[in-house]
Amino acid sequence: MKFTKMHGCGNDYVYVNCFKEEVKNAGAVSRFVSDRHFGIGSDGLILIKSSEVADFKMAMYNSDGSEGEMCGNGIRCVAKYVYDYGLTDKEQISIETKAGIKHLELQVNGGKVETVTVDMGSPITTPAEVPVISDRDIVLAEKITKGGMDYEMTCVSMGNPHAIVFVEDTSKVEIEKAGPLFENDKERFPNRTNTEFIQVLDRGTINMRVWERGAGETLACGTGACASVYACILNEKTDDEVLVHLLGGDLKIRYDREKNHMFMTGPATVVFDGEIDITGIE
Ligand SMILES: N[C@@H](CCC[C@H](N)C(=O)O)C(=O)O
Repeated sequence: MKFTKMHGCGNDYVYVNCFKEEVKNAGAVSRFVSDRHFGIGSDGLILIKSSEVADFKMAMYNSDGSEGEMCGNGIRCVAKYVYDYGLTDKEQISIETKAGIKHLELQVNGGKVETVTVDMGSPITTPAEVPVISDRDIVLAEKITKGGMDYEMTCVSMGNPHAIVFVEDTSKVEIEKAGPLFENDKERFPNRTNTEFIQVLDRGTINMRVWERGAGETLACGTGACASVYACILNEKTDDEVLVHLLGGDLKIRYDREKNHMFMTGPATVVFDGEIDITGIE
């Protein structure tokens, strides 16, 4: 199987061009290629496909083999792949995902995509749609205790579920301990959850660490950055344009009130191209 390893702010995936390759058991292939010792090493697998309703379609799988609805860092890399590898010469493209069709603007320099702006759509807070179990209309600054720590949690979906909690200092978060307790609390989060730990620096800047559903701690999460900025706005902690510092780099997130859409701008990077034998995995 030919592949390209790419990352967005250190959130790395193995990308496969399904115009040329067929991947039969994507969940198992994702587990195999993601292994950082016995595979290629990644946070998961992203398949680039043809679409009947948009320019392209992407399917994303976490490193545990589960399928996610949407991937913010991944969709920027898909945009870079289709442009840099000659599948399109358009600088405005649409990509079908399990969370709907997303519209992207490619910022090209010297014939290659450097950064991408994505219209990430409307943030969703209705508990049943996140999904999070609650009697209220919105889970906003709700008290929750995990591993003996008290948090205030806000829940937002960007097509995939996010629980956002505010902390004093992201460098002190015991994420390996806290992350799985949120992720696997099936009584609160029937589809599991991604969890963002947010330190507000000022009204335009935050630090974020993320524990991703199906992947553990990653260096960045685009949907998580959008969900977190919306949670900051709802909790009156930031303005509408926020620079999000992640372990692997920065993302610019903007909330457009008129459209009620989140916009994300960030880099997309090719690491290397390769070929791997997946005989027996499918
Ligand atoms: N890293 C991604 C999100 C990937 C999916 C997530 N783990 C899930 O299962 O929802 C991003 O950049 O948005």
